[in-house]
Amino acid sequence: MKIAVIGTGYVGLVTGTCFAETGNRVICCDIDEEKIEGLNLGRMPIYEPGLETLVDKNTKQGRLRFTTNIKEAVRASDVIFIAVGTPMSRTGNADLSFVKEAAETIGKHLNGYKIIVNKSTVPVGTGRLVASIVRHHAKGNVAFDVVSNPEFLREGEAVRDTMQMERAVIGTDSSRAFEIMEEIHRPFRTKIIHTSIETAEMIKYAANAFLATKLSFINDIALICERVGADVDQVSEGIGADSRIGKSFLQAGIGYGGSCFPKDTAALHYLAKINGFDFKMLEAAIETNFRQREDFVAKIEKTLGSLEGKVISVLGLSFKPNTNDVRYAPSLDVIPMLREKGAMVKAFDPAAISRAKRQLGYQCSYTDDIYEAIQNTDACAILTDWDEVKSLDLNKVKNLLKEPVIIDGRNVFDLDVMAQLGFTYVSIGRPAVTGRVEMKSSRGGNANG
Ligand SMILES: NC(=O)c1ccc[n+]([C@@H]2O[C@H](COP(=O)([O-])OP(=O)(O)OC[C@H]3O[C@@H](n4cnc5c(N)ncnc54)[C@H](O)[C@@H]3O)[C@@H](O)[C@H]2O)c1
Ligand SMILES: O=c1ccn([C@@H]2O[C@H](COP(=O)(O)OP(=O)(O)O[C@H]3O[C@H](CO)[C@@H](O)[C@H](O)[C@H]3O)[C@@H](O)[C@H]2O)c(=O)[nH]1
Repeated sequence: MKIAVIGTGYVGLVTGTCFAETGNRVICCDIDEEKIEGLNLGRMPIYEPGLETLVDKNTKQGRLRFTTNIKEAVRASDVIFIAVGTPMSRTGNADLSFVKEAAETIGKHLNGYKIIVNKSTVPVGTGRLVASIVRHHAKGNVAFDVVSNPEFLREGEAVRDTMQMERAVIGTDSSRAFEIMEEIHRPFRTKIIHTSIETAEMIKYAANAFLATKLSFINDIALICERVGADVDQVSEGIGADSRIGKSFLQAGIGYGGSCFPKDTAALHYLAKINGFDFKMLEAAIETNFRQREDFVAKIEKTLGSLEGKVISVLGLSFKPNTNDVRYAPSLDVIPMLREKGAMVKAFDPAAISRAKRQLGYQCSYTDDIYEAIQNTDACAILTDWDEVKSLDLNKVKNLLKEPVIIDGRNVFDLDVMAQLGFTYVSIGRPAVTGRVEMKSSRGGNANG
């Protein structure tokens, strides 16, 4: 199959590359000249395990290429995937300007029957909108079909999530388009769910909103655990063993971030509102998520006392490990809050420094050496559970910190180990470990709960 992918970001680059890997001829295009130039020189624009090898292999074997010439890509392809960004607008709704622009470009260059597949996450009704834009710009009565094929990959696991996808949702009322989409997905040997365009669009939002709500639920349980002396990690294990609940997405922490959950929950909430439905449960999940950030900073303040003049090492800037993506990352909320309270911040991240710098600027210093970040700080705040954090030499950490204090937003360490080592260790939804050291706190109190 000849495939064009419009938008060579996380989704476009990964899906385009995986479609090439399964034997299709794929042209990935983008308006970002620097990105395309870099890819043509073998430079990856994103940090994604396993991707570089696949890109290298498929470009060398001639199945994958990169261009800014979208016109040529459209004309040369049978199936065109739209994988452009749909960021959050000021109202909370998805900003569809990139999707509309892509649809217009496709329409202008339509030169025969094509299947136009929307992979971007979009509000219900966008598939029909894309069809009308393409029709408006197409010359003559050229035929085409529009399909909604939402993407479920996770950053950091994107190649595996695509090559071993759990399901493919194909929303279309055209049997011709459905058969071709089925053919493209055959090598992935996955469950195909055939729906209308509207249902496919809703499946994507419902999936992300459900997962975000599950996280906010366990984060609320975590705060109750702190108040009643229970351990949320054990609660997660206990409830997750019930297959009706499932054990995934029950890791309590500092709250979700990333390019998807925050914007997709906001967009679904907006969609409900403009359709006359007050989606209270989702609104509460969104509020809980931000409260987790505030509560984390409150924990640091409660442990250290006034943060004025204190130096905090922040471990992790990306929204989760194995990605350099900082979109809606906890670090972007927490670091400004710490600064507001007068603290200085030394930030560590193995991959996301340059992206974080664009958002945070001079609000903190940056290093990719974790021990350098920790050295001579008053406390360590864990925001991302990178392997470098999980494998820290805790004896060394203890010696480097002014006082052995760790506030952990990801529940990385074992409570007994931290107690034995003499740390003051405050995590999420677990009993606080109070170290042997005298805290230099003005307000006193070493722990939460
Ligand atoms: N990132 C994820 O993990 C993920 C997973 C599932 C779904 N999604 C959804 O997929 C979509 C894309 O997300 P992403 O993270 O890949 O975005 P991204 O920002 O990483 O990439 C989007 C790319 O589209 C390009 N672009 C914008 N307008 C264009 C145009 N008119 N023509 C050609 N290229 C254009 C941009 O330059 C950019 O490179 C979004 O709707 C997102 O919600 C993302
Ligand atoms: O038990 C958990 C699981 C996740 N998270 C946090 O939740 C956020 C999202 O994590 P994850 O889902 O792994 O990352 P994304 O790459 O944002 O993927 C989500 O968003 C994508 C974009 O829509 C979807 O395609 C994926 O299916 C969906 O999982 C991150 O901040 C994680 O730290 C937790 O705090 N606890």
